[in-house]
Amino acid sequence: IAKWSKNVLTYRINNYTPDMQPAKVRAAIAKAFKVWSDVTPLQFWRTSRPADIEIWFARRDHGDGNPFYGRGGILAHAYYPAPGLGGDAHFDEDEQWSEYKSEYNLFLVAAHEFGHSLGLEHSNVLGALMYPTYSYRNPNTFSLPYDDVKRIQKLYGK
Ligand SMILES: CN1c2ccc([C@H]3CN(Cc4ccccc4)C(=O)CO3)cc2CS1(=O)=O
Ligand SMILES: [Ca+2]
Ligand SMILES: [Zn+2]
Ligand SMILES: [Zn+2]
Repeated sequence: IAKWSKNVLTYRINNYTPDMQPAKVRAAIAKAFKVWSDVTPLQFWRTSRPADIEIWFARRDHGDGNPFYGRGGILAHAYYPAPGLGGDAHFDEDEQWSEYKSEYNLFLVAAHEFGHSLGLEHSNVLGALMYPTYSYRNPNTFSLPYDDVKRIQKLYGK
């Protein structure tokens, strides 16, 4: 099981989707990391320097051998903990990113992807954040489901 061997992790937002105001993108990403830092000893710091978790918005072939295929389908992907590409999260720019209910909510997808960046695989528990399929839930009342809490704490403790 790949996991980070340090509790302080850095992330860098390398570019911004035109779908949302930059401040809203930063807020959605920070909120997505907080989902995980609230239940573990992990801390996430945003930096403008090379980071553990490099975040990109990209479409089609974007240089990692895992191209996106346009709107729908795969919305994003992230790499399990490792040096270099490990931990990185890429969001498909052919999707319409939103801070609300319209598809797709950036906070929700980012929170899911960062679960992978931290070493979590998909869950088979319906309703879990790490369940494979997107199912909108209100970001303002979002609380991490127990299955996800249990599994992330198994990796990193409380
Ligand atoms: C339970 N939730 C999921 C589940 C999966 C995803 C994934 C879905 N997805 C499409 C997909 C579907 C099926 C298999 C792989 C990928 C992505 O690309 C990235 O986000 C996002 C979200 C946010 S959520 O609604 O809180
Ligand atoms: Ca897509
Ligand atoms: Zn990629
Ligand atoms: Zn996933």
